[in-house]
Amino acid sequence: MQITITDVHKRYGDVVALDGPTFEIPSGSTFGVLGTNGAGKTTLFELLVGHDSPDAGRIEVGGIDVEQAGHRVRERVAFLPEHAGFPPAMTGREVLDVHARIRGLGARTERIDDALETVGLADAADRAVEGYSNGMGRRLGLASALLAEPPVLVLDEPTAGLDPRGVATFHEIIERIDRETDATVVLSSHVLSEVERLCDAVAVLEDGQLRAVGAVDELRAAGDGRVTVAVRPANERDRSRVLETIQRYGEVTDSGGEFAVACGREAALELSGALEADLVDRFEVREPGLEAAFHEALAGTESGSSEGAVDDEVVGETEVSAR
Ligand SMILES: Nc1ncnc2c1ncn2[C@@H]1O[C@H](COP(=O)(O)OP(=O)(O)OP(=O)(O)O)[C@@H](O)[C@H]1O
Repeated sequence: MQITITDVHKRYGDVVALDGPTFEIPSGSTFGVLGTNGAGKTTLFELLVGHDSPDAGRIEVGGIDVEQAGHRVRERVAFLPEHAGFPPAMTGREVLDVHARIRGLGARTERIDDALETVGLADAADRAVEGYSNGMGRRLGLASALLAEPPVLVLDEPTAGLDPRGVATFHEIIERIDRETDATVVLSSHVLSEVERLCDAVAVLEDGQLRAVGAVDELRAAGDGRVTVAVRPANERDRSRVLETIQRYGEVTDSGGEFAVACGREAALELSGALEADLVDRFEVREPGLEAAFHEALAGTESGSSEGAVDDEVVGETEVSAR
C-alpha cells in the first residue's frame, strides 16, 4: 500500500517539528526514516497513523487521506510506538487477546499463536509480562501490531534500547515479515547500518526537513567514497580510551558496544595505527555505505553551501523505488 507525504508541516508552539517533507513510500517496500534526535521522525509517524493532524500538507495511505478518514487508515496501519507498556501481571498471550478484542478481531487464537510465533515469543507466551526483558516487551508490541495482518506496519525506533542480541532478533523478524508478507514496513532509526541492512529505500530528515530520499543503493552510490571504520573495544575498562582516539577522526556512533566512524581511507589507515592493538577486539573497514551519503546530506545543510552536499538534482529528487 503506497504512502504519499506531501509538504507536511507541524509545529509544537515555537518548535517546528516538520517543515514540509514530501516523498513517497512504495507499496510493499521496507522503508527507513533516518534522522538524529529531534529530526521529526516520531512526529511524522504520529501523523501517518492518524494520532495527530498536520498544520498543513497531506498524508495519504493507499490513496486515503489520513486527516479526512483516520478511522479507515487505522484499519490498515499498525503502529509500534517507541514506548509501549503492558499491564505487568498479564501474560503475553492475555495481552494479545485483549488487543485482538479491542480491535474487533474477536478471540482469534490462531492469529495470536501466529503472531507469538513470528516474534519468537511462543515459549514465553504464558509468562507474566513483568518478567519479560526489554527486547521481549518490544517483540510483544510487534506481535500486537501484527495481529490484524496489516498492509502497513509503522515501527518507531523498533530496536532502540535493545542489547545486540535483541537487535539481531528484531532484524531477523523484520526481514521475515519483508520476505513472507506484502506489508509495507516503515521504520525509523538513527542507526545507519540498521537501515542499510533492512530497508529498500530511505528518507533522511533533519530539523523537520527532508535532506535526501531514494533507494539505499542509489544513495550509497551518491556518497563521497568514505569508508566506515567499526571498532569493538576489547573490554569495558578501555572503552573511553578507545572512544577518545576514534573521536579524533570524525563523529562516532555507538551501536551495541561497537563504535563506528566515517572517514577517508588514509584516515582509516592512520586510525588503525593510532589504536593500541590490545585495546581492540575487532577493527573493520567497511566500504562506502549509506553513512557517507547521510553525513554528506547533513553537512551540506550545516554550512549552507552546496559544496559536499548531496546534489538535490541527483538524490533529493531521486525517485524512490523498491529493490
Ligand atoms: N508534544 C510535543 N510538544 C512539544 N514539542 C514536541 C512534541 N513532540 C515533539 N516535539 C518537538 O518536535 C521536534 C521533533 O520531535 P520528534 O519526536 O518528532 O523527533 P524524533 O526524530 O522522533 O526524535 P528522537 O529520535 O529523539 O525520538 C523536537 O524538537 C521535539 O522536541
